[in-house]
Amino acid sequence: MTTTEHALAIAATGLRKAYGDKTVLDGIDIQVPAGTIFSLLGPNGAGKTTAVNILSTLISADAGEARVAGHHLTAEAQAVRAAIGVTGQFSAVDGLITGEENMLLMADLHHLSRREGRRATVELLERFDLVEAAKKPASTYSGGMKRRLDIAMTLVGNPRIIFLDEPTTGLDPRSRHTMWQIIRELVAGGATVFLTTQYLEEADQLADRIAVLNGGKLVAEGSADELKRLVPGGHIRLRFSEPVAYERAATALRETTRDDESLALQIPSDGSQRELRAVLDWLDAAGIEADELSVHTPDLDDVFFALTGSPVPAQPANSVAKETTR
Ligand SMILES: Nc1ncnc2c1ncn2[C@@H]1O[C@H](COP(=O)(O)OP(=O)(O)OP(=O)(O)O)[C@@H](O)[C@H]1O
Repeated sequence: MTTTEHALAIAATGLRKAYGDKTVLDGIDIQVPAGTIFSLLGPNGAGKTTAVNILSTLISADAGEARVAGHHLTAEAQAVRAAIGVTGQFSAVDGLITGEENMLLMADLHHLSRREGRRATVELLERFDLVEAAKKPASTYSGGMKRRLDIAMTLVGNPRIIFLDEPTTGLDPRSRHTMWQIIRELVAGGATVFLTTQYLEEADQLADRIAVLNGGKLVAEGSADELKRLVPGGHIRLRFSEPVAYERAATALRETTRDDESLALQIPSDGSQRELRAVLDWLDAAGIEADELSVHTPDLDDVFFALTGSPVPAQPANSVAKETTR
């Protein structure tokens, strides 16, 4: 194995997959350095699960090449499987048996000895705060507990690369934060995490690198900061209640974008005090009064909107509301 293969936990080029005449992945390249969190971000149906399924050997690609943990995806599928863990959108947890039994079953599947299986079960149940619930049927667990058990089961084989497919979809904010902590700890422990999510905030919080999947292609890739720099989304927004004032401001101010329906104008701005003052001075001088003024600095929502043309999926309830001008 070369040094490069060591450094890259996942290296894929030209992955393609179509179902009938629907192209889901249209030749995507992915490189994930070992020990980092990579997030594949995309709206519903973008093909995130398809990418995970291919990279975890569950389905085969129509074209493309990939190495996972240094092993060739198809020629060395067994070695790939031994190195990875996958937690999918559909839980592997069996509700009829207890959390502990689920773990022991997993240990059996990994051919651990009874002793090793017990040791892993005890350690993981403790780590995921499931000791008290261990002897209860998993069907009685909350959504967050089930998700934690699912990940604990994934870790039984001690995988170096962990695929988490939308691990926090449907969880309440508290469970989401617990899950984020778990993911950070996995990486601190040396694992590589391939995470899919529809939540920008999640990618922003966790990922070293983010790739945005849309229309079968990766439309952007970089750190959260690099992606934010892609869009000049900063602007000052003025809203009027008087159509006359709105029209006067719209004609007089240069470079504005009009929103005739809500009588609002957007003026590109770097968010600096100087620019804000210039706009205010100009309004004063022209005797125009805006009913509302807000300053908007670009965030990942803007990137997502600019790249995919679709609005950002709703964040779960209770997450911090963000000022948005769309
Ligand atoms: N076995 C299949 N047969 C036919 N079409 C499929 C199959 N699996 C997935 N698709 C289609 O491929 C597209 C991508 O699906 P995929 O599950 O990869 O998306 P996703 O980004 O994970 O979305 P979600 O967030 O909804 O899970 C969808 O339009 C889906 O309907």
